[in-house]
Amino acid sequence: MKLSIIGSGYVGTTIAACFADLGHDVVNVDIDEDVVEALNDGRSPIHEPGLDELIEEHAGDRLRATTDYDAVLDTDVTFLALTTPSDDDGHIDLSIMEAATKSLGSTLAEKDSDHLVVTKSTVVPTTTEEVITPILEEHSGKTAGEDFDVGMNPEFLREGSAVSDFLDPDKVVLGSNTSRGAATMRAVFDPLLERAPDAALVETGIREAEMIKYANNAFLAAKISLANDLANICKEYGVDSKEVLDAIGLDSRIGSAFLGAGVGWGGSCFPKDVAAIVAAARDVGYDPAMLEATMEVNDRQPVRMLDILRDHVDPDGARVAVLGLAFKPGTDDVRNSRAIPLVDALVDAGADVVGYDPVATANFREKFPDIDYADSAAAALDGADAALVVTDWDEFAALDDEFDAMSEAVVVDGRRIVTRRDGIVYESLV
Ligand SMILES: NC(=O)c1ccc[n+]([C@@H]2O[C@H](COP(=O)([O-])OP(=O)(O)OC[C@H]3O[C@@H](n4cnc5c(N)ncnc54)[C@H](O)[C@@H]3O)[C@@H](O)[C@H]2O)c1
Ligand SMILES: O=c1ccn([C@@H]2O[C@H](COP(=O)(O)OP(=O)(O)O[C@H]3O[C@H](CO)[C@@H](O)[C@H](O)[C@H]3O)[C@@H](O)[C@H]2O)c(=O)[nH]1
Repeated sequence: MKLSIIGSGYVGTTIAACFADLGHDVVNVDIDEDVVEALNDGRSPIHEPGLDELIEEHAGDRLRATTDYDAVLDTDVTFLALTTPSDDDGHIDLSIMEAATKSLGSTLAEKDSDHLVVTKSTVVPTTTEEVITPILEEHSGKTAGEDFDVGMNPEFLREGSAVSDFLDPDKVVLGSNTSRGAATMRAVFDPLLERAPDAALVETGIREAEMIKYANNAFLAAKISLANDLANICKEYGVDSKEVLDAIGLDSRIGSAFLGAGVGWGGSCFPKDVAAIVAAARDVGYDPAMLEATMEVNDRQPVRMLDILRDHVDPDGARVAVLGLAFKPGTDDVRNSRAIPLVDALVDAGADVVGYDPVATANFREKFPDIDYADSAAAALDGADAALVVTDWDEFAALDDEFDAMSEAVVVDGRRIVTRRDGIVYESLV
């Protein structure tokens, strides 16, 4: 089939390359000329394992990119993969989505045949029906359900494993309100379901598909926050939280995934999506107590980590090494990294902060240009009074003699990965 994808960021680029690999003809439409040029040159505009190879293989053949919305006219289906950031009170900001939808609607005015528009972005329930569809109707002069169909297909890929998550998913969720739209979406995903026969297919309504995405992320974030709450209790009682969480994870009703206690969850999705569904719930008069607590526990973990540090070292004037700046290992993404509130608080307290990350230093430096950066964990530890371990990179688990070069060897481990050894004052957050 012929597919167009509006927005070629993290999601748009990954799904474009994967759809091309599945045999579809794909065109990406993006306003960023650098992104378009990279794709047409066979290069990935984002860092993601396996993506370069797919783009190199299909660019110029089944995959191309353009800034011109008219490319949509020669396709059967358009995916909207635009960013949906948080505004100040947690609601999603739809302005980028709306601008792109207007351009798409005006373009579709020129189209003679059926078309299917699929929301790929994460949007709160009713957005596709009550915001996107009316914009498409107004700007195309056409009627949804007659001249074109709309659908919703949430994306569950994770940064660092985006290609394999997309090509080998646990489930594919297709939301539709018309049988013609449902059939077209099914045809788009048939090659994927053939390649990944164990994937479950969930065919549902549009607003259910929208809510499944939030429920998925909210559940995972809540699971981590519950693990953190339990681990904090363990810490107060001198109970080993890892042994407790590993044990409960053996219960198949609980499962071991996302029970990793520590300094909490960050990234471009969990914080934004939990805040958005909480704000949306309040809008309709519901107080989502569990999800509010999920956010509160997450906000408290960095504060607890600094309290533990203060038990040993006064941060004012102390040299503090922050090990790990990315929001999780395997990525250079620092959006909502737990290192951000920690470094903010350390700087406020008068600490002399030195940060180290294997790949995320350049991105972190944009937010914190005035702290020091080291080019190895050993260099960051050299002469430091204390170290905070924030991201669970494997190389931090292997640190050993490097701690000997610290001035006061106080290590507060926010991910429970450093091995206790003689010669350091080791405190785990959980
Ligand atoms: N990043 C993830 O891991 C992930 C995973 C699942 C779902 N999501 C959701 O997918 C959506 C997209 O997220 P993302 O991380 O890919 O965003 P992104 O910011 O990486 O990419 C958005 C792209 O849209 C382009 N763009 C902006 N305005 C445009 C316009 N008018 N016309 C055409 N292109 C335009 C930008 O240039 C950019 O390349 C969000 O709703 C997000 O919550 C993200
Ligand atoms: O046991 C755990 C697992 C994760 N985390 C933290 O949780 C955050 C998110 O991690 P992860 O889910 O691996 O990364 P994302 O790439 O943000 O992926 C999430 O967000 C995406 C965007 O919505 C979804 O598509 C994915 O399904 C969902 O896992 C990171 O800060 C991790 O350090 C923990 O603290 N403990």
